[in-house]
Amino acid sequence: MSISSILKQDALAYHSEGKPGKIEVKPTKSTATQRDLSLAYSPGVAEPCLEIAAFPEKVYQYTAKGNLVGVISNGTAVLGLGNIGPEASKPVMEGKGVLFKIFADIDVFDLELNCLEPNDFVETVVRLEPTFGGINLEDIKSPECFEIEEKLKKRLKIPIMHDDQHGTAIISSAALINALEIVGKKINQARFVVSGAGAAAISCVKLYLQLGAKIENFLIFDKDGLVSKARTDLNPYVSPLACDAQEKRTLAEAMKGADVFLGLSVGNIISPDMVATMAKDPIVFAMANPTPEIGYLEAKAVRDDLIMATGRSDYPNQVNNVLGFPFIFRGALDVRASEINDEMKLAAAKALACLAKKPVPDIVNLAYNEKSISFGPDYIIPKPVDPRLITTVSMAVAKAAMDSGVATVQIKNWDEYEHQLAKRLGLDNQVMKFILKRAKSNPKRIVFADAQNLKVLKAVREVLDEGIAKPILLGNQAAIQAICEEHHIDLQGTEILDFKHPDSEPLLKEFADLFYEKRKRRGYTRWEAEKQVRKSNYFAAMMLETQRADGVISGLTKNYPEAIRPALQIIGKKPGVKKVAGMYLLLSKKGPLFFSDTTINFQPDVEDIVEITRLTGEAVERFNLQPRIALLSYSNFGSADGDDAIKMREATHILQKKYPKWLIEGEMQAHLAFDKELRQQNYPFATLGNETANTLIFPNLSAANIAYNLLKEAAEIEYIGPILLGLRKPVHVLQLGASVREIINMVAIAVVEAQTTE
Ligand SMILES: NC(=O)C1=CN([C@@H]2O[C@H](COP(=O)(O)OP(=O)(O)OC[C@H]3O[C@@H](n4cnc5c(N)ncnc54)[C@H](OP(=O)(O)O)[C@@H]3O)[C@@H](O)[C@H]2O)C=CC1
Ligand SMILES: CC(=O)C(=O)O
Ligand SMILES: [Mg+2]
Repeated sequence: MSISSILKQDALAYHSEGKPGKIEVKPTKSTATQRDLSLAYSPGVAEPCLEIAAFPEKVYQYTAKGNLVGVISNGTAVLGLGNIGPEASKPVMEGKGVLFKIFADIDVFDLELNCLEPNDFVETVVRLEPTFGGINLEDIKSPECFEIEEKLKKRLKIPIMHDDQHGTAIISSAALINALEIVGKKINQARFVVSGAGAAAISCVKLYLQLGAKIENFLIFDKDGLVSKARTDLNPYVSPLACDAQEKRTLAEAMKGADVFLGLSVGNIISPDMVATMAKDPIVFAMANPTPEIGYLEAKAVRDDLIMATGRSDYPNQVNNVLGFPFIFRGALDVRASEINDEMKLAAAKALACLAKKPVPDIVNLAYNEKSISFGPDYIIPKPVDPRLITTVSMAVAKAAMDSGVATVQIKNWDEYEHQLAKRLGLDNQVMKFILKRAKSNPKRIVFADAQNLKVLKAVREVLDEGIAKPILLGNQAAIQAICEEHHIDLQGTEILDFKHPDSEPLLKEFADLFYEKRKRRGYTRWEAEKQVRKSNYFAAMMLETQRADGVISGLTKNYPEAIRPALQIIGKKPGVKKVAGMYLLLSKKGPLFFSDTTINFQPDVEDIVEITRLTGEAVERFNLQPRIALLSYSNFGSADGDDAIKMREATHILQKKYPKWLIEGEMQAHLAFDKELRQQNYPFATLGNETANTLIFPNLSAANIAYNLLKEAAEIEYIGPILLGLRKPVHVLQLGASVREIINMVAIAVVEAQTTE
């Protein structure tokens, strides 16, 4: 089966499974009681109707209008697929709706109009104005798209943008600014070749001209060849950009010596030979979707000095309007802008270009499975999953709207606005999203030691649905089935292993022999060994040890030391590990925070702290994050001399020498781990420098345990753990009271660990 046929099947299955399509409408208010329904609909609904009738602006207060964007197309230029019609464009428009929602929390109605005539299109959209807070025109072919947008801009009082024109121009401008900076070329001297003279291409060229590019340095091609003044077939939007050249020049000839190639046409029309003839340090943006004008690998193969971008997510430098439209509309909606003007577009482009030069947050490295993405030829533009996009771009756009006088609502408190924007995305949840994604990429066999439990079974169902792991359930088959029947849980596709059933005797005997071998010089008789492996936690650990499973999730328990004993006795520590430890991952608004040791070592000494820190740092690296470690105490860098302060200070000195690749600092009070300004003012020597810590090491179990429990209860921070560190293979013990979601998260962690310990 070829890769493309697998992708085709996957894509079709993705769209058709469950509810067909990718998006649904959900109520935002309670509808649980009769009273709720009377408020949501008749008679209560009459009150907001009357308020809005009296004061039309109140439509923003009492309805979803202010957060609702219409994504409207007629299907005439759908991606690079051409004029495939309104129905066929619907998957793309639903897709835009999904991106609006996940990246900027904007709700979308996608509307696919059976309408080719520009005036009819305009009249239809004008009539829809009362419904929407903004209009995103999409995949409408040129030149009709220009006329449609121009007319609508004049007629509507809500922000409207043709995404293929302006979204693309904004994103590619940001990428161009940075790419030119990297190769040290000036935009006013750069020679451009453009393939495509449609919506996207024309708008990009116009914005590049505003940025300083010279029209005489452009050679633009459409289906009929070079766009030159000699041609009589050009539409009025293209003809001002036509070049003077009289002779017929081919695309291949034009590419010779060009500094920049911009592709916004169709796939596979540029050959590697053409790229080979470009000037030194060439820039190629092959942005046709889904197939670029030239593939990333083909182009890179012929030039070492090439900066290459495509519209796709599977290679570096994705120059795609997804980086713009969610955040541009977010900013425009939040200040109720009457339009999206040039000032707002330029502000977005500049904000994007600047953002690419800033250190990349952990979460982005994690998403792309990279250690440290940084500004350079392979990273000229932020990644779409960058959580800073919503704050950076939306705030820049909102500010530009206010400064240019098109905002009808003013933002007064920018800190509060920034906080609101971050909250919209629930940024705290992103790390888990990526761990789940990684688990799904290579699901492993996870044995559940205590499967006769409703929460565990519910979690198993979700694990199966999401493809996170291949669960093996230990427990009594009849008892498990009874729970499932009572609660309508379908466990089809799961292996249930009734280890107390007579059929399991041979396995039990094998496990007893192995356990006896491992522990016979630690006081166990053969009889005792057999007794132990008949307990579910021991049996599960034996499955892991004998490669019948890749990870263990032990039962919900309050007796943690007892629950981890089988793991210690059977799996044992990794070579070179002196102590095992427990770590919690807290999904805070500041990003992921790792706390250690929260579960095992009561009163660690200096050596133990060094070992706990090493294990924790290595675990953080397994999440693909760079550990930034703070050793915590009540004292700052020698300001007090109590036992714990001295211990953490000594451990810091040892760790800094032993692990120079990590940022390690201590001893310090917890707030200094985060307040980098205060730290830099008072302790400029501290190795954390301009960074906040993401890994906190506590002086003893009480401190660590109290800290994470306080945060999770008082600050309602979601957490994952305890994650057991130092064992040869993944075994995790669920805390009593763990929710279904927490169980699923632990399963994902175990799967990712199993992937990395293969
Ligand atoms: N990465 C991104 O963010 C974005 C990418 N795009 C991509 O850009 C492309 C164009 O989209 P859009 O501008 O909206 O569509 P349009 O239909 O408005 O424009 C398409 C243009 O491509 C030209 N073209 C078609 N075939 C060729 C060819 N063989 N050689 C040279 N030019 C050709 C057309 O020429 P003619 O005028 O003669 O018909 C037309 O000028 C699509 O592939 C789309 O996916 C678009 C928006 C964003
Ligand atoms: C990305 C996009 O909008 C397009 O390819 O049409
Ligand atoms: Mg498009």
